[in-house]
Amino acid sequence: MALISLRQLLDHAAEHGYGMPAFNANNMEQVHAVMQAADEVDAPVIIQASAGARKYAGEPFLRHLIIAAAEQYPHIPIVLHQDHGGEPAVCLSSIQSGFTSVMMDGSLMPDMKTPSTYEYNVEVTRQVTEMAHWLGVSVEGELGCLGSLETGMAGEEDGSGAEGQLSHDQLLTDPDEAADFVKKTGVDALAIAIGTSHGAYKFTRPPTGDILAIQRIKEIHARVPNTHLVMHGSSSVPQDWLKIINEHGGDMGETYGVPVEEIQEGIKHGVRKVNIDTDLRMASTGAIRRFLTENPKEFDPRKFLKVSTAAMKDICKARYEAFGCAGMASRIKPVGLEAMAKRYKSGELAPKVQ
Ligand SMILES: O=C(CO)COP(=O)(O)O
Ligand SMILES: O=C[C@H](O)COP(=O)(O)O
Ligand SMILES: [Zn+2]
Ligand SMILES: [Zn+2]
Repeated sequence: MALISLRQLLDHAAEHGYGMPAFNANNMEQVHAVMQAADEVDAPVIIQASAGARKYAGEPFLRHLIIAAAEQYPHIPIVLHQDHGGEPAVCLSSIQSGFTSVMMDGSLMPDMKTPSTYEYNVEVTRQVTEMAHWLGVSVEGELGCLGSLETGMAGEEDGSGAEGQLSHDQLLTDPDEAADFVKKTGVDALAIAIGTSHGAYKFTRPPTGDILAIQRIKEIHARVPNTHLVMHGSSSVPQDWLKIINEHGGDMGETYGVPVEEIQEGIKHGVRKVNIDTDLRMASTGAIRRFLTENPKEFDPRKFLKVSTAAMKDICKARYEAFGCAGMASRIKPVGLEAMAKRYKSGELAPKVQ
């Protein structure tokens, strides 16, 4: 099966009322985990790569890992999405590399630290969307800055995150502004800020409505009903893996993530893409720490990488099932990017704004 566009997959998700986890991948083990889980439950796949992933693996390696996944699992539709593009040039080079979807994150300046103006965000996102749609490639924009409603700070361990303290206005996407942004840019998907942040340290206590504004999703969805909402920073920070890491030489502090039930609530109200990176990092680290502690004589990396892959796979599978996309892969008939480009040109995919 060829790679498909994010727009095709999320339109299918909206039609059938499910959500899609989008897993970050940097190496073969992560791709294996995401694909093995999808294969077991017949789920479609979104694999996303950040600028950091490209730097880590190298562009050709990253590209060929996905080609390998598509070849080994010909029956699973795969979206190859670029996470947090800091400027239009990054998005265009990903498109050149074969990505079927890009995120233009204009909520921050190209340094990925300084919050931008609304006008700047509209302009760069509009430019990328116009060009990407000529090629049938999908675009995700971001409005509002990810960060904690408890502290006003963005996530710690992340390549993209605002520096300094953010105000409540910056931390919560405004529904009126979202409507205007979608109308002016034509994005297919919109990342919104509702109190989540990147990395493991999201909440100091299990989140309640004052620090995780799930209610906002309904208000935004009502204004832009055919634009797919995206939740970033949506790892659940599994407490069992946190414990295993700390019991085997790790030193992570007390912290809580986004509960799966809250994400399910979001999916009921227009969230279609849920970004998850930290959970796989934690499962991988915990599994490797435990394996090496319990098998001190072992020195074959395949042994500990195998348990790492299995641990990540379990999380992927649980998310596919919880978000309702299990069983959906075989129900998708791939539409090529050229056909998608024609659909954009005809206007049938234009955003509806209320
Ligand atoms: O949003 C993310 C990638 O864009 C990842 O979020 P987590 O750090 O919660 O996994
Ligand atoms: O949003 C960011 C993802 O968690 C990717 O992180 P990264 O930039 O370290 O690859
Ligand atoms: Zn990030
Ligand atoms: Zn993100």
